[in-house]
Order: sequence, then structure tokens, then C-alpha cells
Amino acid sequence: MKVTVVGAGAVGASCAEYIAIKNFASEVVILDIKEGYAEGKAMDLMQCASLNGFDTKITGSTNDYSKTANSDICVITSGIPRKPGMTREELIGINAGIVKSVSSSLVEHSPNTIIIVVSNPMDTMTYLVHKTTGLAKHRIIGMGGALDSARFKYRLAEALEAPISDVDGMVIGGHSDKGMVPLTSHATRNSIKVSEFLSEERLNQVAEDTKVGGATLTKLLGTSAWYAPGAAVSGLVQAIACDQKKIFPCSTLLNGEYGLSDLCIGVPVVLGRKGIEKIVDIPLSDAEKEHMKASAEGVKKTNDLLEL
Ligand SMILES: NC(=O)c1ccc[n+]([C@@H]2O[C@H](COP(=O)([O-])OP(=O)(O)OC[C@H]3O[C@@H](n4cnc5c(N)ncnc54)[C@H](O)[C@@H]3O)[C@@H](O)[C@H]2O)c1
Ligand SMILES: O=C(O)C[C@H](O)C(=O)O
Repeated sequence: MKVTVVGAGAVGASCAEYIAIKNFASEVVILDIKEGYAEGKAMDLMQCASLNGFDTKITGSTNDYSKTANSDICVITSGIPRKPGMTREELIGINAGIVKSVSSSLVEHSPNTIIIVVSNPMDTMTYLVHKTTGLAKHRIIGMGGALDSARFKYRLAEALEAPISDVDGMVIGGHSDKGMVPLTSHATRNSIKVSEFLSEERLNQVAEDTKVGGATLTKLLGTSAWYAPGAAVSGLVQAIACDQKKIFPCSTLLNGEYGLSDLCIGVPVVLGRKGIEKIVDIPLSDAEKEHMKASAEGVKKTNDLLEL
């Protein structure tokens, strides 16, 4: 199993580290445009191998895509992150050009790959990868919902004063401050609906804190987060590599599902060796349906800014 990670920055390096530590991939190639940077990160990570007990071979490349040839999975993290006070959508001007050229170079060398898009604004970048590469739709996956759901569970556990392992919940919709749809009606504590434990007001607060999870961290860190994003990407990569058939909310091209078409947005999907093996339709409350519709309108507005 060969995995390429484009972008050796905060998220790319964290994701490569988690993939290596989980020890399911034979090879990880990290590629960056900055001279020597990916090689340096790869060497530093390889020097963790004996300490952390993994055998994954990690190599770095300065923009040489021949080293990525025949990758089973490619992760795109290249692009600029936001600064405090910015929205993810404001990154489109720079990141669209980067994602476009990176995705075509990847597919040129790995025509049968599965691509996981991380660069922001993620839903629009995932749509752009469809338009650029023409890969089958089940091979292009946007990562946002897995991270947002982890943040939702963190906030739920905090409100419930419960261990995170006791809590389950999912966030669908666009990966943006306003577009996320935390499914509070489906969230549970050990199979009991969380509404049994929390007032509507407290649940609304959990949802609002979840939606601004990325912005909260960006304000604290001065740039956007990387540990949980890296862990979330490694979870998707592992589900594909190990054919786990796990359900994650991922951004995928919709064709009528959830009443939406011609956009990529987060919905629950089954991930296995073929990539997105099924889009799972779940019943939404009227309020959640309304939020999903508004979220889709927001994503489409950002897609309209693309020069296709
Ligand atoms: N989808 C998500 O949930 C999620 C989570 C976190 C971050 N992000 C996004 O991921 C992106 C990366 O964030 P980061 O914190 O790692 O940023 P970073 O600045 O630490 O790293 C980005 C790296 O991309 C490289 N790069 C730029 N152009 C390139 C090109 N053409 N080819 C190869 N490499 C190139 C840079 O040299 C840099 O090393 C941002 O757009 C950020 O908003 C998304
Ligand atoms: O918040 C950001 O800009 C980065 C990422 O999308 C996140 O949610 O951490």
C-alpha cells in the first residue's frame, strides 16, 4: 500500500506521522514544493520508526512526482492555511491554483489512485479535483466531516461530563463555520439520545462550539490546527487501505442524494478499498434539512468563484 501526501506542512506531516504509527502502509511519500522540506520531514519521521515501532518506509520529494508513481491513495494538503479572523473561503484565490496543478500531476503518475482532499475551502477544492482530473466519483473524497465529528464528540463529552469513548455523533454539511450541520438529534451517549441528558439550550451551545471549532483553534494558535486534522485523514486512509467499510461523513459529489446535485458536500459514506463504496441516506429532522439546504447554497456560492 503506497500513500502519497502532498504538502509537508503542519497537516501533511501530522497525517504522515499517524499513518506511519498505525503501521498499515508499506510506503508513504511526502512531497512539497519547498526545496528539501519534505526530505527533512521524512528523515525526521523515519528516525521515529525504532522509537515508535513502525516499519512504514517514509521518503520525501521536492516536487518530483515520479516518486509518487502508482500510489494507491494520494492526500492533498498543499496550500495556505487561514489566519485568525479569516474564513476558509478566503483561501480560494491561492489554493485553487495549487490544488488544480497538484491533482493533475498526481493523476498523471497514479491514474488509478484515490484522492483525499484536505486543502481549504475543502468542499470546493474537492469539486475542483473532480473537474480537473475526471476520476470516477468514488475515488475523490473530501476530508472535513471526520474532523468536525471528532470536535462534536469532544464538545458533547465536555457538556455531558462523560468520557469521549461513551459518546457518538456526526457532523454533515459543508466544512465551514456556518455550513456544518451537527446532527444533535442522532447523537448518543452509550446508545441513549443525548437529549435525555442535555437541555435544548446546552445542545445548541455544543453545536455552535463545534461549528467554530477550527476558528477557535486558529485564534489560539495563530494558524489552523493539525493534530486532529492529521488523525482524521489517517483514519480515512486506514479505512480505505484496510477495506474497513467504516462510515465517515465525507465530502462527495452528490447526484440527487439528500436532494442535492452538482456539488461536493459532507454526507455519511462507507469507506473501503474502492474508496466511497456507498452514500448512506439517513433521515434528518426538518431543522437539519433546512440547515443542509442552506449549507449547500453556501458551498455552491464558493464553487461559483472557481474558474472552470
Ligand atoms: N479539511 C480540513 O479539515 C483541514 C484541516 C486542517 C487544515 N486544512 C487545510 O490544509 C491546508 C494545509 O494546512 P497546513 O496547516 O498544513 O499548512 P502549512 O502552511 O503548514 O503547509 C502547507 C504546505 O503546502 C506546501 N505547498 C504549497 N504549494 C504547494 C505545491 N504547489 N505543491 C506542493 N506543496 C505545496 C507548502 O510549502 C507547505 O509546506 C490549508 O489549506 C488548511 O486550510 C484543512
Ligand atoms: O479551520 C481551518 O481553517 C482549518 C481546518 O479546516 C479545521 O477545521 O481545522
